[in-house]
Formats: sequence, C-alpha cells, structure tokens
Amino acid sequence: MTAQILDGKATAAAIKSELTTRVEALKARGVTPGLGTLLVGEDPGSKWYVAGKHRDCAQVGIASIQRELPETATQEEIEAVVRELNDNPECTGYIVQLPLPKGIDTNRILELMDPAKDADGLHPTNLGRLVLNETAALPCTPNGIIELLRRHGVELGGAHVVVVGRGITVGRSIGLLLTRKSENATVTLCHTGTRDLSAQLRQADIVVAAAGVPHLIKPEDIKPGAAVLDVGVSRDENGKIVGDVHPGVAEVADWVAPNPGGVGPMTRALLLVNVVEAAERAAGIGNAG
Ligand SMILES: Nc1nc2c(c(=O)[nH]1)N[C@@H](CN(C=O)c1ccc(C(=O)N[C@@H](CCC(=O)O)C(=O)O)cc1)CN2
Repeated sequence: MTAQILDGKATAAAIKSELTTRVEALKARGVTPGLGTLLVGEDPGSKWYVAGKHRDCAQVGIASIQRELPETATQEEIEAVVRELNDNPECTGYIVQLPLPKGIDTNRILELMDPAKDADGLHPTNLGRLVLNETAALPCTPNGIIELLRRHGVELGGAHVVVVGRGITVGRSIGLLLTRKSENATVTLCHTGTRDLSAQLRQADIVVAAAGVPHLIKPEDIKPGAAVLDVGVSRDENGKIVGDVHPGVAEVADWVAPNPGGVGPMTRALLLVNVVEAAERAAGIGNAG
C-alpha cells in the first residue's frame, strides 16, 4: 500500500490562517509585526525562498522589510545591515538567509543579531535557551517537522527518530527539540562518518533525511510502517528538485513528507509563528511560548 502524505502545503495554509487572527489581535493593540530578511548574493534558490517568506507575510498581515547585498559584500557591510535591523523599530524579527557567500564568517553574523529579534532561532543565545529548556524562538525546519507530524497524528512519544545530516538549520538542532519531555522521542544523528547508515535507518520509526544526497534513502533501508520526511534539496540538470528519499520508499513507509510540498512550506510557516510569538511576547500577550 502507498504511504499517506504528510501534506506540508495544506498544513502550512492552516497555520497561516490561525496566525492571521493573532496578527489582527496584535494590530488592535497597536503592534504591527514586521519580518526583516537579509539576502546576500544572487543564488536563485535563496532568492526564491526569501520572496516566498515575504509573500507569506503579506498573506497574514505581517510587514516586510527587505535588505539585499551583492555577492561581493564584505563582512563589515553585512554586519552594518545586521546592526541596522537590530535598531530598526519596524523590524520585530528577522533572518539572514543562509548560506552566506564563501569567506563570510556566518557564526559571527548570527552572534551579532539581537537574540530577541532572531526569527530563525539560530542565535547562540536562543540555541542555548533551547538546551536549557527556556522560552526562545525555535529553529523553523525542526519545529515545522514536529508540527507536521503532530497535526497528522504521528506519535512522537517513545519513537526512535533517525536524522541524517548535521547542518545547522536541521540536523544539529532537531534532536534538541525531539528529546524535550513534550516530544519524548529518542534520536540518533547520522552523518558522513556513520559506519552503517542502512542499519541505523532500519531501526527508525521516523526518518528525517537532510543530507542533500539525491535518493540516498532507499526502500530497503526503511522499516515497514515508518514515517519518512525528505528535507534534502539537490537539483537535476533542469533545475527540478531531487530529494534525499528514493520514490520507492512510499511503498514501504506509512507516512511520507514529499519534497517539494512537505517540510519546505512548514519551514516558512514556522518562521511566521516565531515572528508573531516574538511580537506577542514584546506586547505582553498571553501564551506566546
Ligand atoms: N536563514 C535560513 N536560511 C535557510 C533556511 C532557514 O530555515 N533559515 N532553510 C533553508 C531554505 N529555506 C528557508 O530559508 C526554505 C527551503 C525550502 C522552502 C520551500 O518552501 N520549498 C518548496 C520547494 C521550493 C522549490 O521548488 O525550490 C517545497 O518544499 O515545497 C522554503 C524555505 C536553507 N537556508
């Protein structure tokens, strides 16, 4: 039987609809949330992602502040824009689109951001708060994956989750979220140094594939009944996305998050959640996490 779809597009649309009401409540109190983005360079994928983030903002009533620098921008020029966004009162939260061009010290840029305005949850203070189980903006892709599973009724408590890939936006941080008491999953983080990836994958109730290696995860690696989320983005010669998960996996798994249409739209929706929650916290409104 073919797996059921973890539909990121529809789930993101539902989240955005809920956020519209919360943004209206903020505006009634005189607070307009504003998302800033800093895009450095000409990468078509990054441009598309940033444009999508601003389209989402328009849909839910969040203001947009867009900053762009050329590929040749220096560390100092990027830092100057980060300082400007830190000081800009219309920008209540912002992101620096990653990856930054070669030669730029990304960690230094992230550290320079005001942690209260870090809408990606990637500032060291916010990652530290996550480790300490304190309230903070949460990394968007991991949080989007959890929300996608939760809203489709896939059980996380007691599940063994195998994550493939150790990048900052997904692999490194998702274990911190999944092993909180509220999720209660057990996590194995695999990477290029893992000796027998297939043996690890066959143990998994849930697989998160974020390696960026086309069709790395094969049907024979998957335990029947597992949930498999494809986060990897590679492109074929026509520019079409090729994920980390082989299409045949859908014949073995119970749940599959496709790529495109799975985790990507959730990343964008959870970014908006971070912006709205930060504005709610600043306005002293109720249950903003
Ligand atoms: N500052 C950040 N940089 C990057 C992040 C991030 O969370 N913060 N994640 C990725 C890129 N990303 C968001 O920025 C992102 C990736 C994919 C999608 C998405 O909606 N994808 C579509 C398909 C799009 C296509 O056809 O190319 C989908 O999956 O349906 C949104 C955001 C790296 N950088």
